[in-house]
Amino acid sequence: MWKHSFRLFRTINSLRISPTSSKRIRSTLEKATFTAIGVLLYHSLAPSKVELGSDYFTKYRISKKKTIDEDHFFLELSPLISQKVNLWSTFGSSKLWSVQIKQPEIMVVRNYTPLPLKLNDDDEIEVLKDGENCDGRLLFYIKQYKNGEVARWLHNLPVGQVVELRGPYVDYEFPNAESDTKRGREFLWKSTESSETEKFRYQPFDLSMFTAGTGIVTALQLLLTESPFRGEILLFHSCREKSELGPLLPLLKRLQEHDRVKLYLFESSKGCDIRQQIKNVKEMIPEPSEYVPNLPFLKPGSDTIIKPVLSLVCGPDSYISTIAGDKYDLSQGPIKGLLGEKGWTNSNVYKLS
Ligand SMILES: Cc1cc2nc3c(=O)[nH]c(=O)nc-3n(C[C@H](O)[C@H](O)[C@H](O)COP(=O)(O)OP(=O)(O)OC[C@H]3O[C@@H](n4cnc5c(N)ncnc54)[C@H](O)[C@@H]3O)c2cc1C
Repeated sequence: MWKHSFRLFRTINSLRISPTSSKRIRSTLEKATFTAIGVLLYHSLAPSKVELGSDYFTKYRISKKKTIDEDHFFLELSPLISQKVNLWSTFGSSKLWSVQIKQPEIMVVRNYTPLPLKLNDDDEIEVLKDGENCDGRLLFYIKQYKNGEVARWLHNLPVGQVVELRGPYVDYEFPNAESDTKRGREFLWKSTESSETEKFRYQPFDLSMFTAGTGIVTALQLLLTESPFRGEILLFHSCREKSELGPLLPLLKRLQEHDRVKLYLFESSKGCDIRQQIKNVKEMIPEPSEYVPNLPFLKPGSDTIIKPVLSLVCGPDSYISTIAGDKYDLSQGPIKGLLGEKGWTNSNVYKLS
């Protein structure tokens, strides 16, 4: 760009015209040059083009990959230009969000849900602390499918390869979440035995979440992020075997020890499949509780039973159908399945993809 403007100045200086018209032309050309430089600077440096946005793609480099098993891996993407906006501080747990990664050869995008984690120098997982943004580096837990297009392509790309991202996209927004006290999560990096007594302004509400496979990222984003979800999460997670969670499993256990989550794990390889124990699982699922907005905070520890007011379901289509009935592309479809039988409805169930 600078080379370009310098050449333009040289052209102005080399023009041979009468002194008055030369002065006018020179001034006009100089103005045009400065305007051009301004426009170029705006487009190359304006935050909207550097910072991740949902209307255009931003370049990231694959900075790390960590294999969990032959299907699952962590992918770390670092922006070519460091990001000023800390999305973990911006969203906290008030919104579930994802980004889209572009596969340029077939021109398709797929959504992936970043986790507030980083891989340290020993390739171990660490939770990002409050305010920590790692210049916008993002970590994903991904499953590649044998015949799938994008995750398999991502898995095969070498470290250093540039890929394009856009987003963030809000996949679910929680009511009234911002106006309350921030919840701590130091136990995730400090070895404290028990949680401090927590106090909030309003009574937090509980959630039930039903996830399968990589759908677990939705629960983990809420549980691990800065200012994590304030209620307790009853989490029913289905997977082939728990080892596919890699280092995410010890994190889930730690969250359970600190009463952030109550985890029911269904490992199909061990014969533990929700579809084969519908009656038992139905008994484990509570009926929906009523949400009372802005109810003052009750005495700490006065109620230890999880009373979910909302159910989120995330997994493959057939899983969603078993838990909550079919989802039709953009429409939620009626609530059937296990949740339907327990009295849950479209007013308190949301099917994520
Ligand atoms: C909001 C959101 C967040 C997400 N977050 C994550 C995340 O964090 N991690 C993650 O791993 N995934 C995530 N996903 C899923 C992700 O977007 C992709 O859908 C997933 O990676 C599969 O894409 P793919 O292109 O690799 O496979 P696809 O090509 O879409 O194939 C997916 C499945 O369909 C099968 N299939 C493909 N073609 C055919 C065919 N012709 N006939 C029959 N079956 C076929 C494949 O074998 C595979 O089982 C998220 C999705 C959404 C909507």
